[in-house]
Amino acid sequence: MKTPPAATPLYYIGLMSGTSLDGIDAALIAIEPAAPPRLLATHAEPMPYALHAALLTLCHAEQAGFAQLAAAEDAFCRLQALAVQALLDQQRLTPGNIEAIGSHGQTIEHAPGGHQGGPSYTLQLDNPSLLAELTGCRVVADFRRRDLAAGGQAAPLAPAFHQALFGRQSAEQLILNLGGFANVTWLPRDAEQAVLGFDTGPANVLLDAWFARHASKCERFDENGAWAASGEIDQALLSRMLAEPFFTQPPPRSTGRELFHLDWLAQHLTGEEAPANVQATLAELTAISIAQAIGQLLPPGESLTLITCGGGAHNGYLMARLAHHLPGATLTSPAAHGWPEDWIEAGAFAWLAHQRLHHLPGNLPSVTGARGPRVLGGIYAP
Ligand SMILES: Nc1ncnc2c1ncn2[C@@H]1O[C@H](COP(=O)(O)OP(=O)(O)OP(=O)(O)O)[C@@H](O)[C@H]1O
Ligand SMILES: CC(=O)N[C@H]1[C@@H]2OC[C@@H](O2)[C@@H](O)[C@@H]1O[C@H](C)C(=O)O
Repeated sequence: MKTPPAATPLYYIGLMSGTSLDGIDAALIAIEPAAPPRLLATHAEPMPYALHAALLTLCHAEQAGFAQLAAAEDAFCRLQALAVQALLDQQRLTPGNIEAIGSHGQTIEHAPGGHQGGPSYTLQLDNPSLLAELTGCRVVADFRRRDLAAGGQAAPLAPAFHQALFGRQSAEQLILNLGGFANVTWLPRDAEQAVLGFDTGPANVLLDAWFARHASKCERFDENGAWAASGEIDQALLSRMLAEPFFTQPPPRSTGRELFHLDWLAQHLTGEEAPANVQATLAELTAISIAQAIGQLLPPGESLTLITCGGGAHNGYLMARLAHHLPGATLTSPAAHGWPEDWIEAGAFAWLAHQRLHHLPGNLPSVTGARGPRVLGGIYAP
């Protein structure tokens, strides 16, 4: 006899720790048939400074020691377990109420084109076995590598979730994630047209790094872009940075800290620039590279709704520069759909766990360039 479909909503927890290394976002979502995923509760577990520093070192280490990697992975996993427990306690739930945790892990390196002629790889620190032990929940993890194995970029993965969440509307919709890196998703109104999406380049990663080096050793970021707003845009520096080939590379494309880091920035500096002017120019680089990417997707002047998510949506200066370069766009928040901007990515990995358990594809070949739709991730029983 066939098992009847569950009458009650299915609960999943998504765990995302992005390229900004600011903490672990945990989102509890509900999935019901024929309805978009609902966000029920959230918890942000801040990254302790020592772990932030250890992960940052690993992101840039040519040869990370295995013991150092294992220690960071262990600390990271224990922080994930704390985030899950906080969410369960907050909602008075038990592990038995949760279908699965979707764990993204911490990206340490992303090289979909390989390194110096070597094989493609994308590396997320993650220990789903330990997470299953610590939480008592089923865990789904390793979402990116199946797409990579099928010839894809393994990123961005969020566009499939954006489609599930926002659906196809009577107007074109663009979703912009402003995390450490920025990625866009285009949801055409014509349901026959494929969803497109790709990484546009750095969003906050260089802003955070330059701010930490020159403006503050205590604050993690330039609140509301106030420091950037105090500077002047250096057009010569901007042109040199925009000449980076990544910005004109056709999709599918994705990027990470391997390309955009402080040494990359240093290559473009003369040494004469005032630090605040560099910050203003980095914000401009983010805004212009996004506007150019959107220009690749839509003809100029086309009116569009841009749903902005990720931490950069709280940077008033960055948002103002974006609005300046996208005069036809109406910038909106996903909060109108019941999803505040900071929780889309964690929600995406909860949804991807559901896709995995139900043997449904998690990638969009039109986005990642994979040879076909693939069921993503592996399952770790509680
Ligand atoms: N109030 C604010 N003012 C300015 N910037 C902010 C503010 N709040 C968050 N940010 C920026 O957003 C960043 C965090 O964004 P988010 O959490 O979306 O990144 P992430 O999850 O690491 O990203 P990714 O999508 O690359 O994986 C911070 O490091 C900071 O640069
Ligand atoms: C390899 C990796 O971790 N990439 C991240 C990063 O952060 C933003 C952008 O670069 C995006 O491509 C991706 O994350 C989101 C969740 C994604 O896959 O859609």
